Amino acid sequence: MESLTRHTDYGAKGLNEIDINQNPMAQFATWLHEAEQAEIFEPNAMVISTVDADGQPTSRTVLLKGLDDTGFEFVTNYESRKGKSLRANPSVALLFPWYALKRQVMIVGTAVATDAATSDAYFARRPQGAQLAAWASDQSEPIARREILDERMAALEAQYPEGTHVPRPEKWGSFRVVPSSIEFWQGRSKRFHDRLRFTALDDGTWKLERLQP
Ligand SMILES: Cc1cc2nc3c(=O)[nH]c(=O)nc-3n(C[C@H](O)[C@H](O)[C@H](O)COP(=O)(O)O)c2cc1C
Ligand code: PXP
Repeated sequence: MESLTRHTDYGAKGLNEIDINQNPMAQFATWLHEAEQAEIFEPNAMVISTVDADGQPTSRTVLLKGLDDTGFEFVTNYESRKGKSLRANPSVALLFPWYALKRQVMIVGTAVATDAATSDAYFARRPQGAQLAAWASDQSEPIARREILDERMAALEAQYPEGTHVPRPEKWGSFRVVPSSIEFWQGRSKRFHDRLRFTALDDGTWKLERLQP
C-alpha cells in the first residue's frame, strides 16, 4: 500500500496573524466559500465527535446546515446514538477535513437543540423523500432486513402522495454548536504547518494564539 509510506508535500501557502479575519466565524465563512469554489465533494461535511454517558467517544459525518455568529447548525435524529450522547454530554468536537485544500478546521464547543420553529423551517425545505426517510428511520437502531425499511417507506409514500405536506417528526431536528475554540490549520512544506486558534473569552471577544505544528 503505497499511500502508507508516501510523504506528500502540503505546499508553501501560509496562514498568518495579519491576514486572518479577527472574527473566526467570518474567517470560517471565507474558508467554506473557498472550499465550495474548489468544488470539493460536500464542502459543508463535518465530522462531529460526541462522548456518551459511559465516556465512550464516537465520531460521524454530518452536514453543516446553518452558520452565523452564534454557531454551527446541523440536523439529525434526536433519538440516534449521537442524539442520546448529546443529551448526556453536550460537549462536542467538529472537524472540517478539507484535504484537497491542505486545510482543516477544528472546533470545540457545546451542542444545544434549537427551538422547534428552527427545526420546522429547515424540515419544510427538505425534498419530500428525505422528509419521509426521517419518519421511516429510527436512526442508529438495528433492523433485521433492508426490506422492512423499504416497506415502511412505501407505506409513507402512499400516506403522503407527492406534493402533500409532511410534518416534522418530533424525534428529528437541529442542533447548534456554540464554539469555545476554533482552530484554522493550513498545511505547509516539511510538516511545518500553520495553526491559529481562537478561544472565546467571557467578554464575548476572541483570543488568538499560534500553536506549534
Ligand atoms: C457526507 C455525509 C453526510 C451526512 N450527513 C448527515 C446529517 O447531516 N445528519 C445525520 O443525522 N446523519 C448524516 N450522515 C450519516 C451519519 O454519518 C451517521 O451515520 C448517522 O447520523 C448516525 O450516526 P449515530 O449513529 O452516531 O447517531 C451523513 C453521512 C455522510 C457520509
Ligand atoms: C441521515 C441524514 N440526515 C440528514 C442529512 C442532512 O440533511 P439534508 O438531507 O436536508 O441535506 C443527511 C445528509 O447526508 C443524512 O444522510
